[in-house]
Amino acid sequence: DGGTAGGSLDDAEKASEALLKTGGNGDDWAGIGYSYDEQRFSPLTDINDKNVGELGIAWFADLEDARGQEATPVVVDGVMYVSHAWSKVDAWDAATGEPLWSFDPKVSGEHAVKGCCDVVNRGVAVWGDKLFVGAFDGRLIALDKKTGKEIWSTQTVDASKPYTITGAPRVVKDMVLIGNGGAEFGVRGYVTAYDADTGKERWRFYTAPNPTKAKDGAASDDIFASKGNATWSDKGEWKVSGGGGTVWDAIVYDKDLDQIYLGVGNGNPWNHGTRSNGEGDNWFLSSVVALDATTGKYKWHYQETPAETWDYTATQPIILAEQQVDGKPAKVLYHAPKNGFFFTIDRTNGKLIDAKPFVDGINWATGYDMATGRPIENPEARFYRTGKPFIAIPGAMGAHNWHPMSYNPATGLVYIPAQQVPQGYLEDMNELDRRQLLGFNTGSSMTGGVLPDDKAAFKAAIAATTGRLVAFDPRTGKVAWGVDYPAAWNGGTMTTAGNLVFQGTSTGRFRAYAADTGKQLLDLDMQSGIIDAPSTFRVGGVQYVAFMTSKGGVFPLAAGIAGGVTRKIPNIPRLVVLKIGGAVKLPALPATTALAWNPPPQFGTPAQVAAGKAHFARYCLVCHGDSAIGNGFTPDLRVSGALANPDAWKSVIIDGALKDRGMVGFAKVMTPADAEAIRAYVIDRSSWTKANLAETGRPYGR
Ligand SMILES: O=C(O)c1cc(C(=O)O)c2c(n1)C(=O)C(=O)c1cc(C(=O)O)[nH]c1-2
Ligand SMILES: [Ca+2]
Repeated sequence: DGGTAGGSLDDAEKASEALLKTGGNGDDWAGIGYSYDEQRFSPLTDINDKNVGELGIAWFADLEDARGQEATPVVVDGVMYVSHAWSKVDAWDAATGEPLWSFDPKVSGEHAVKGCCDVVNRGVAVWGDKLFVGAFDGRLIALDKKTGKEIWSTQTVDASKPYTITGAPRVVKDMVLIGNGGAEFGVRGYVTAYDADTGKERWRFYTAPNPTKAKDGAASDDIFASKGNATWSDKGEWKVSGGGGTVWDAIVYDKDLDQIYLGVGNGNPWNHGTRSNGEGDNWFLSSVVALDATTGKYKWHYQETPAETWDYTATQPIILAEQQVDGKPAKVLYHAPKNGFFFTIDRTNGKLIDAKPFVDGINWATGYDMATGRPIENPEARFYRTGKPFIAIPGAMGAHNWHPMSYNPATGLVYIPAQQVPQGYLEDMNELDRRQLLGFNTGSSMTGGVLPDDKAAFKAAIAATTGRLVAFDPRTGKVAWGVDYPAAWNGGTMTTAGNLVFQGTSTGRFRAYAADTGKQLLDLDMQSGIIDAPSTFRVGGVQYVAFMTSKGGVFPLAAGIAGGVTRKIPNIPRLVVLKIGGAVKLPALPATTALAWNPPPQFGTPAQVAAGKAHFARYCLVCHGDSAIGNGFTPDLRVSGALANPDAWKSVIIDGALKDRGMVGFAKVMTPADAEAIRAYVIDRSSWTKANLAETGRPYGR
């Protein structure tokens, strides 16, 4: 209809809206979360708890980039649309696997350094004749659904700042909604609604205040002027950093109440003492915020972690459901954010109905005060007040990260891909922790989180990192059943009326469990780790299950060896589609090349190695792994040929010789002497690894 600003829907758009409102009969998987409620529940029963063991591969397609694959496949009218690493999109015939088109937004390799957590994308939105994808460099792009050709593109961020997009757009009425990421580096979060036909801005809601506390001409102005600004100190680094609060994943439309929920991220810097002078709750960090769908104006919010200081994002997927509360049916939302508590919130007014732990061992708070809705904190957890380091459970990886959870109305259970990844926090800032354009600005020393050299402590730290599929019952606030995994960072879940829960694991298995009891019913070897959530659909009377394999996202990227047993699992970027009786075999694994372990001679004083460690933690760790330990998809620096060659080393680290591959030069923030210090540190780690190979194991060869 060519651009009716704020206009009506054409017939194809009306069909998309109707499908998203109900989810349909299960033939389509119309949005990443299935329908507007984002329950990730399919009514299909062709595959069920009797026959799921007969699932095999119907078809598969190898993908280009060996980075994290986080999207849920979307299927409409027998066509599958999948976004993958670097914001690329492909369409296939969903039943046969015939490729239909490919779209590459051509994100510059140099943009990778602006991302905290890998060059991932969590999915597309299909709407009428179009399809929308957010590109890693901040563009929101509309494509022709049939051809994959670009219709319009709009830059949604200030490209001079470290903003990125990894989340999926959502379409509500005639608007496309998109947020952004960047709170580890220092940006101000917001969500914008664009006209679906033209890409013109309709409204914007900021999730952190204007640093001058002035109005922006945005939908968020009134709530900040009346209440929000007062929750931020007049002192503190947020004035320079923008405060964070990015909306990088959950944006959910409530069709019953005609409102939108935003899952808001952590502050910048993380350290509340540095960020806001230790004062104020800092709206809307770590909150669920409800907005009017048409105007973007504030309706209510619930702050899960007031004055957050541990990177406890509330961006995690949000599920809309109905539940009996005090004997009456209530419209609720379910949320399991990083902080380890499961929240049931009344959608009509934002009131807390319940908050209970979904993992063991949480030590930053003992629970929630139901009268105030606030956490009962452990005072030791506020490391910036005590001046003492605190090892928090959960840590910044979260008790649950972005991996989608699902809800089954038949069992009443929510299936959460949960994990245990403790982390140390220190106030202790040094000269290197000062604000920079490149590198994390967390307001506490990143070196504090690095794995210890002591062998016993090192092994214990890795053993403490585990995963668990948690079937949580919001009606009782208790875990109904759980499945323990040897490693963290397992895939998202999907559930069906066939009494099934599906999940891939970081150790390369694709599993199905009985939704009511947790009994394991399927266990397929998928060769590679799995992080995304599956979807299911039906074409020609046959039900299929689709997902991607890959290793990636922030945990393997930044944690390296802390991934424990997953280090022995290859990284294969691949789309896999299953059906009952599917008989396609995966190709044999490529031969692995053993890594030659020849660290060059050590050099440098202990002070130089320590300085190298601090630089590494600040600038390199997030992509090359804790302790320079590699992760199987970005280069393992400990076996780099450049280690023995100071000139080659400098040409990469300072001059940016490999910038097109995502390794920019760091001349803006480092001197050649700093780069040499990092070389001394990495050689030290290489020698340490060689001496301790039995403990560390080898990363999967590339
Ligand atoms: O604060 C932010 O802006 C931001 C953005 C992102 C992102 O866009 O992927 C992540 C996080 N934070 C984050 O804290 C986090 O744990 C995380 C994990 C992942 C991932 O894709 O594996 N992204 C992000
Ligand atoms: Ca973050």
